[in-house]
Amino acid sequence: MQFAKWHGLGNDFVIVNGMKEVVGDYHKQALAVCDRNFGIGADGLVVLLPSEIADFKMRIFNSDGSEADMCGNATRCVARYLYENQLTDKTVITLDTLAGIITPELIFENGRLVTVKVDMGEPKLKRGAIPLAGDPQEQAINIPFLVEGETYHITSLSMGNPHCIIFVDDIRTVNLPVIGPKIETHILFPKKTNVEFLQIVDRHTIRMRVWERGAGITKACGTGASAALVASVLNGYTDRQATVKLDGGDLFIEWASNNHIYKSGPAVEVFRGKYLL
Ligand SMILES: N[C@@H](CCC[C@H](N)C(=O)O)C(=O)O
Repeated sequence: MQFAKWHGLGNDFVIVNGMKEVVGDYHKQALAVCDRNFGIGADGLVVLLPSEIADFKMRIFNSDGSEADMCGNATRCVARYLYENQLTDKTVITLDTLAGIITPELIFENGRLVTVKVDMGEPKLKRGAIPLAGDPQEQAINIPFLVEGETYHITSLSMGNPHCIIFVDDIRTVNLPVIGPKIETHILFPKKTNVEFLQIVDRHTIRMRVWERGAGITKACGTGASAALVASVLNGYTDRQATVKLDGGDLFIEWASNNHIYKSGPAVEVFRGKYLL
């Protein structure tokens, strides 16, 4: 199987052109290729396929083999991968994902690619859409949430995938490997959740650490950074444009007046090769 390894701020993916390669059982392959000792090593496996409703279909599998609805960082990598491998000559590309059509745009300055911007669509705030247990029509903004005897205040929303956000004074003090999986698998999130801890620096700057559903601690999460801005605006902490500072680098996020979230950041190829199935 031919593959390429890419990352967006250190959130890394094995990308396979499923229009050329027969990948087999995607779930099993994700587990195998993402293994950092016995495989290529990545946070996720991305398979590109033909689509009847968009330019391409993007399927994304977490390193534990589960399928995710959407992935912001992979979207940027895929856009550049498609363009640089001449699979498209478009600079605005539509991707058919389980979360709907997502539109990345390659931005050039003086002929050089400087960033990939993604229209991430609209955030979904109702509990039923996240999904989070409780009244499906209600929102979950700064609500008490009990985890093994300790109460946290969470804001939860969907960016096509579920996110649970907690504001803290200092993200360095959070014991993410312990608390992350407890919230990820909490019974009130029937499809599990991604977990983000945020520290507000000022009205345009947020620090964030993430525990991803199905992948654990990662260096960055694009849907998570988007959810972080939405949660920060809803709680009155930031304006509608902010830089989200992650372990792997910075993402610029905007909640525009059309209610869509726009996310800008880099996409980098690491290497390519052949993987023996
Ligand atoms: N890293 C991603 C999100 C990947 C999917 C996530 N783990 C899930 O299961 O929802 C991003 O950049 O958005």
